[in-house]
Amino acid sequence: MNDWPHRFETELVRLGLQPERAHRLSVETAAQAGEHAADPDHFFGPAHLYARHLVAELRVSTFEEKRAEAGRVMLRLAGVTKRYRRRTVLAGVDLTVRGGEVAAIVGANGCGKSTLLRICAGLTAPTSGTVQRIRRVGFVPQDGGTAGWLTADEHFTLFGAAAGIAPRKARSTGAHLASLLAWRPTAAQPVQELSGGTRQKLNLVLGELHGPDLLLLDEPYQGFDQGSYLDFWRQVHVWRDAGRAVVVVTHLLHELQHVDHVLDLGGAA
Ligand SMILES: Nc1ncnc2c1ncn2[C@@H]1O[C@H](COP(=O)(O)OP(=O)(O)OP(=O)(O)O)[C@@H](O)[C@H]1O
Repeated sequence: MNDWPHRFETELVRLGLQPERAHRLSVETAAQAGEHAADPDHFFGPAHLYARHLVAELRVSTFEEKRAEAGRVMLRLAGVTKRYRRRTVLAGVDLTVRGGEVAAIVGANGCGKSTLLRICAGLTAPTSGTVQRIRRVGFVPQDGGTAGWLTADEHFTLFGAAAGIAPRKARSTGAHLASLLAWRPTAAQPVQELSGGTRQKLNLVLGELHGPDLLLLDEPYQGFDQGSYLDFWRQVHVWRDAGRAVVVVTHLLHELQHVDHVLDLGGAA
């Protein structure tokens, strides 16, 4: 019989969780793997490592830490303008996003949403105006960003190394974050063999791997099926509740009721 739930629960208690809470989490986690007809060991990885990830996440989400983080300005744009030759793409954009807030950037095709997100990330310089951001930023581009001949694990190792994370830790963190999007990376499978939606999940995991305080996401759910799309928004709310700031470029206006700020860039530039 699979004793993963028991080992998971024991580790949660050893890490300081109340036995009732540990038991409830163990039942819920096993049920989540069951929904995907997967063995928890394969779906979440070793019980003790997954327990550590979960406890770390719960700690970040504790009320006191949330209160300390919420309210801190993570991103501030003032009078940001961008011109390409004589063409003005962005004119005097202001935006302030604090910890514990989600901002959506909306507008017609070509109005400058991706340009603005790149300016937020520091990848494109504004023509005028100021940009202030905290140091730990995660950026998820609209497409690309991955190397087709590398596996998901190799991406975790590579991106982890760039952020000073040891290979083993980078791989287990990557597997954990992937599981939150109901994805279990297959060892030895190059990324070029993944579906478009799954590659986008990899992009999201890579943007989040180093635990950034500010997440900048450019339509990150393209190619997601309905379940993955819901998992994505659930994850956005987990980040928000943990005191992080999220800026998401989106065309899907029905999600705007779930965000704190909407920056409408209007028609095409
Ligand atoms: N490096 C560049 N040089 C010149 N023009 C550019 C450059 N990057 C973007 N543009 C132009 O700036 C405008 C805004 O582009 P951007 O990609 O930011 O729009 P968008 O709102 O994200 O569009 P979409 O909704 O289609 O993704 C477009 O007209 C685009 O052609």
